[in-house]
Order: sequence, then structure tokens, then C-alpha cells
Amino acid sequence: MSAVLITGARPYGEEVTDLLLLDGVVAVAGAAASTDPRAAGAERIDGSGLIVLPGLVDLHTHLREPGREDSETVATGSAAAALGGYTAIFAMPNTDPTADTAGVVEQVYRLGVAAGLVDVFPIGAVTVGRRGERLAELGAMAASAARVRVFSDDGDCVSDPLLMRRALEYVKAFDGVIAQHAQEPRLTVGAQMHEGIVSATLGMTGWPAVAEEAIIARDCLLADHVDSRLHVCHLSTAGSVEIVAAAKARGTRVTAEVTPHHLILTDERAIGYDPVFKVNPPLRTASDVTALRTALAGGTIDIVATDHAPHAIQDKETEWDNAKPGMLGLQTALSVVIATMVATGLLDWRGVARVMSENPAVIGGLADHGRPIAEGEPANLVLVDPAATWTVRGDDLASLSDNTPFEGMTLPGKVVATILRGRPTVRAGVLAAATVEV
Ligand SMILES: NC(=O)N[C@@H](CC(=O)O)C(=O)O
Ligand SMILES: [Zn+2]
Ligand SMILES: [Zn+2]
Repeated sequence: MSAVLITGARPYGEEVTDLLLLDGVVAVAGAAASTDPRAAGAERIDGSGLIVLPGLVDLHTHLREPGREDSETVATGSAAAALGGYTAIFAMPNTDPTADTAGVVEQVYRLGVAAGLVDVFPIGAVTVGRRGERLAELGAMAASAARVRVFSDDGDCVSDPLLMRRALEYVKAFDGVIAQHAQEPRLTVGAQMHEGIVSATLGMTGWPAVAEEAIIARDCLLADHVDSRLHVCHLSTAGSVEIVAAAKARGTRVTAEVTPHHLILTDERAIGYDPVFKVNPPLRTASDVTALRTALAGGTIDIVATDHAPHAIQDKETEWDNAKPGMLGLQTALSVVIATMVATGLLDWRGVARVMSENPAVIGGLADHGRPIAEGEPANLVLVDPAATWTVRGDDLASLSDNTPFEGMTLPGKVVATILRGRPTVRAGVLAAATVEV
């Protein structure tokens, strides 16, 4: 039997409430927690000054296993996730081999269980090899031990509208969702960064906003037509926000995510030609950043998802055109959300719980994550010190890769403890009982 007593912490930043966690469940919430006889032998966590939130849920992580274990593994990505306050992550299928069969998704699922730091839910590819030619075995992945509910060809767009329609129709049978990487390939041939004033000045090939917006508009219409669930990955432009808002107003079952980096960085970062700022979709303009923050606060954008995309040094520290797109995110996401959304007054802590835990759990179909902090609920929790600040160093992060765009930045908010089913995976800001070397 596991027993943990958290004293003096504030759920959602509200009233101080003691919490007694027994056998993976919040057994007692309130003053009675500390006096409960079952608290006698419990591990104690001093929560004074800390905020408790439901454990974070990331709907968009790249773990690189199988295939690129030199840039990330399920175990090292799980460590980064736990240290970032996550209790559940969804792993994108752009691995080698592609996670497009029951066999591969079960392998990733089992590696997550073995690492034991966070619940790892594999995302299945929509098409075989993510090649966009024919549907993968969606039903077999859904029926597998990994119980896949989210499907995506992320890294590439399901650009064929007929395949997209069929995928949307297929997943209705098990209430699945298609998570689309919205990028019209013909409008982004050779694209390196956001198409605008900065790309023109630098002479780089641009990735126009319309390449994202055209696919989102099309997919919203398709999802509406077949009454299925669409999720828009890493939405990045003000125009995309307008399209999603209009679709939601019409009753389309569409949800959308924004990444931490799109909430804080702009295309001006490309000026130094440092490929650490190369990402898909690209960093956009300051007015896009403002629109994304407003949409996240107002609910047009449902969640923050990291798009944690580790890359080995030889793939990233090369000239811009040859560098792979993608940025680390798991250990910095909460701090970036605090800096951009909480410190600015756009979201309170209830709002943070909604966009980083509750909503992603609902979209991903998880019953045991993103739950209220209340008696009888699963004890998946994160304790955050809102007053602490820290300076990001890629070297210090648990990921095997170092490609953080926040190197040297001082950010607010530190994860002090992460608790998965009543068991601390992070204590005093460090990995607890690590089952893996990082
Ligand atoms: N975001 C990125 O720039 N890269 C991702 C793929 C993706 O999310 O599209 C990757 O797998 O590296
Ligand atoms: Zn993508
Ligand atoms: Zn991605």
C-alpha cells in the first residue's frame, strides 16, 4: 500500500488543502487528511507555497523510439515528461519503423510501462508508412493492448482529401480522432520559415499562413460532413484561429492545440540563422502570437501541446536549410505557459489545468488523467512552485537531445513534485527512484 500526505498546498491556487493519497487515489482532501490514522506512516510532502494541479497531459510528443534512439528513447522522454509535470503523454508515430501497426504501437506502449515514469499512449499513423497512399490498420491499433484512439501522420499532412475523409469516417466506430498536421504540401515546397517580411529580408523560402489555413478549413468541412472528430495539431496563425472559431460556432467537432514556442517566439528568431529556431509549422509574427494567446484564453484553442521534437546534434547543428525542424518542449512547457498566460492575467490556475491536463485527457480519451483534485479521483498530480524561477540549459534537461529554443532564458515556475497514481515520479525537482539512466 502506498501512502503520501501533501500538506499546505493550494489546489488550483485556491484554498490550502491537505491531501492524503492512498493506493493511487485521493483518499482524503481537507484538514482531516493529516489527522487520518492512515496518514501516520505516509511519505510526507511539504506543499507550503506550492500549487497543486492535475498531472499534465501532452497530446503531442515525439519519442524517437524505435529508430532514432540516439536522439530520444521512450525512457528518456518519459523522464523529461515527469520532470516537466506530466503524468501522461501521447507519442507521435513518425518513428522507424512507423507506428502504423498493432505490433509497433504495442511495443511503444510496453516501453512506456517499463520506464514507469509517465503513462505513454502511442498515436497510430493514419496511412501506411505515413506515405499518404492508403489507410493503415486503424482498427487493429484501436483493438490492440495500446488501445489507440488518436491517429496522425504528423510530420506530414494527410493531404489527399479522400483519404482524410475515409480516416475521419473510420475512427468514428471507436470514438477516435484524427490529429492533422495542417500543411498543404504544394504551397510549402522547399519552405524554411514563415513567409513574410523577415523571410523576404533573409532570402529564405517562405511557408505561407495559407498553407496551414487551407487544410484546416478543408478538414473542418470534412469533419462536419461526416460528423467525426478532428484535432488540429500545432495551430500557428491568426487566420487558423478564425477558421476554427467559425467551425466551432457551426457545431463542427473540432479541437485545436498550440505549442508553447508559438505562444512566445516569433519569426524574427530566424535572423541569426540558428537552426534551433527551425520548426514546423514555423514561428510566426507577433500579431499571430497575440491571436494565439487570446484564442487559448477564450477557448477557441483547447489545449497546449508541446510538440517535443528532439533532434541529435548532427541533425540540428548544421546550416539552416539542412537542419531538421523541431524543438524540445516537455520540461519548459509549463513555465512558458506561466510566463505567457498566467503572468499576463490571461489564464488563472484553473485555466492552466484545463488547457494542459483536463482538455487533452478528454480529446485523447483518457479516463484517469485530467480529473478533478477531489476524493475518490486518481492521484495523478503535479506540485508547482509559482514563485521560483530557473534558467534553461539544454545540457541540464533529461532529453537525450539539447535543442531547446529557450537556452539561457530565465522562466517562472518550477515543478517540485509529480505524482503518478499516488507514487512520486519527481521529488524536490529531481527524478524519484529512476528506473532509467538519463
Ligand atoms: N514540429 C517539427 O518541426 N518536427 C516534428 C514533426 C512535426 O511535428 O511536424 C518532428 O518529428 O521533428
Ligand atoms: Zn506536425
Ligand atoms: Zn509533431
